[in-house]
Amino acid sequence: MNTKFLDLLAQKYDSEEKVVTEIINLEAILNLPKGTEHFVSDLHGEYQAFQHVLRNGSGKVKEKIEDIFKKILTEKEIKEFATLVYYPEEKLQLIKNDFDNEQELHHWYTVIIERMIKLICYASSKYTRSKLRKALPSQFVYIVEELLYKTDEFTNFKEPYYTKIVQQIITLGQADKLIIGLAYTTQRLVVDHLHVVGDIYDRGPEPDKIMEALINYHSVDIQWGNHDVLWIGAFAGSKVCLANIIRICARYNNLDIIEDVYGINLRPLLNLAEKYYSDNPAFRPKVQGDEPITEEEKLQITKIHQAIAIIQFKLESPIIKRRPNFNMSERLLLEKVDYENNEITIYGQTYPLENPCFATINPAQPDQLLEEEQQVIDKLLFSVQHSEKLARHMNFLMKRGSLYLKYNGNLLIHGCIPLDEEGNMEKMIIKDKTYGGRELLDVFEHYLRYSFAHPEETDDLATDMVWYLWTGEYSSLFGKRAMTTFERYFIGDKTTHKEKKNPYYHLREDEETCRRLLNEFDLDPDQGHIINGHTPVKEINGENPVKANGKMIVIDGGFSKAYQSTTGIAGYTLLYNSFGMQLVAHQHFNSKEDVLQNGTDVLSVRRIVDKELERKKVLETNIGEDLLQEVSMLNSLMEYRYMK
Ligand SMILES: O=P(O)(O)OC[C@H]1O[C@](O)(COP(=O)(O)O)[C@@H](O)[C@@H]1O
Ligand SMILES: [Mn+2]
Repeated sequence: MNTKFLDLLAQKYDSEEKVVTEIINLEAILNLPKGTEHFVSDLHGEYQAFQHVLRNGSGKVKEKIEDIFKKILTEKEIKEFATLVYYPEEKLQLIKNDFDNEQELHHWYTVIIERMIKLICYASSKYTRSKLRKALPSQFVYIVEELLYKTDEFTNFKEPYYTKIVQQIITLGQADKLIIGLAYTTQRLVVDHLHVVGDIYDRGPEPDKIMEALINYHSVDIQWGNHDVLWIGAFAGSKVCLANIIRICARYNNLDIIEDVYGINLRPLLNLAEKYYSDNPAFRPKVQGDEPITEEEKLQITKIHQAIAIIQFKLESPIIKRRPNFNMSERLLLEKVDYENNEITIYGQTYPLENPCFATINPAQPDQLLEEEQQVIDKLLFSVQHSEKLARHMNFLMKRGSLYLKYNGNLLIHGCIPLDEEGNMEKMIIKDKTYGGRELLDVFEHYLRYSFAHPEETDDLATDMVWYLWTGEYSSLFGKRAMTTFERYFIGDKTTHKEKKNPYYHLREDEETCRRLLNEFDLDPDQGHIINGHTPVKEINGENPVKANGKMIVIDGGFSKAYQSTTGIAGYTLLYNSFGMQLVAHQHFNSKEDVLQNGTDVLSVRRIVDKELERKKVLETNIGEDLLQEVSMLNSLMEYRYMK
């Protein structure tokens, strides 16, 4: 090994003892059971429901509480305790309201602190002390360690000492802070690492809060979804992606995200909308039952929705024309409209157009933007690229995200690996080179990163490619022949609305196909699984999220309220700990208030996907590989410096 490198390393480990200690420490960690991975997907802005799943660790928190306290607590007490761990601030307030004298409250504090310490002791049993220390509330590390490491057999005489510590905490008014801190420690210990398998953005109201939660989370990676890439594209300079995000926000009555959350000025767009558009049933916002909205607001959004949709359709044409390899000429829809007769001819069929709104379209040159439209989209882009908050969120998506991820032997990917009917990798020509399978995904990611690094370029191949990832036939995130947005707005015949899925979505039921795909990514098909999001699993129709003899797991979270009636549940999450994999099905999440008041935890049904024959150790994980390398370097240092 390079001696310069070893000299550098020796600066950090500058004594024999330090090297030895670290080697022993790492070797010990390698032999601990692997940490718990938690997989979620398709969050679609549903921050409250996501928070709940995160806080209860898809049922893991309650499971641990039951393991320890099942025999001594009633079901109601267990529920109360679990709720306290999920939402400590709010639950504490509610509980405290029920006490009318100080003494009783103090007694309750004593009992609860003891229970929490036991829970943490149990939840941290597979981690090193140093890892636990990092998870403890910083201001109480010393005190909690004292409480944790009391070993009952030998320290009976110490009992008064511990009781005294707890009493002091209570009398000094620190009990609430400690309980809150311990609750968060528990949440953190129960899940070691989080994977978000795509689609944080769109449809739901609070994607920004999800982003903040992820930024503050102790360990997370993200596999981009098509909706995430749409937002990245807008920030990276793609005007058509930008038009799409605003259109979707208008459609789902979420323009607040654009205006209030990210500070993007919609006034120029509104002015344009007011000038050219009026009410139109096809463009009214989808409003959830309890959302407050006036008729006037609805009308305004309906107009904005039309204005931005038409800008979007106009912006699509030049891209389709300058990128013949996208193979999208059939989507030059504005050119296929007969504006006099209000008809469109697509795929050889003519359909009447309903709810048309083509006031800004010149039939001779339908994709030409009016000067005003051009100005609107330019201003919007300027505003988007200068939003500090959006910049922070998009940078995080880039830093922690990728198109796919190989992790602990599994392949995580939001959508698909485009295949033909025979199961061969579909090929796409980009700049005269043909790509398929893993290479195609790598080249997609290369362009996306290039586009993000060059936000000033708006019409180059990289920027167009980001839009292709949103809507292209061979995009691993979309995976359908075409997106029929135009048809859904303007054509009554529902057969035109259907989006034909890539053969991947039925071939993935087949074990051999999944094994080949794992091979394509250099993963061991005997050990690995493919984990997908993106397509809601319709449990209602008996669809099974575990496919291909367990090689394929589809966990579309179904967090999106808009989709729950078609899935029949509120989606799946996956847990992977040292004992194996478990799929958790979630019931509809009502509200945090409901959990706080009634302890109605979302019912979670477990299904064992895979059971390890032997408990899996850190040694066999991605982190284990890194640690092994570190051990090997430290061994070299040991020989070079101290064993000559
Ligand atoms: O439900 P909406 O808003 O019409 O959106 C439908 C569009 O969303 C998509 O389903 C993509 O979103 P998902 O990634 O959430 O499936 C498109 O295939 C489809 O055109
Ligand atoms: Mn998706």
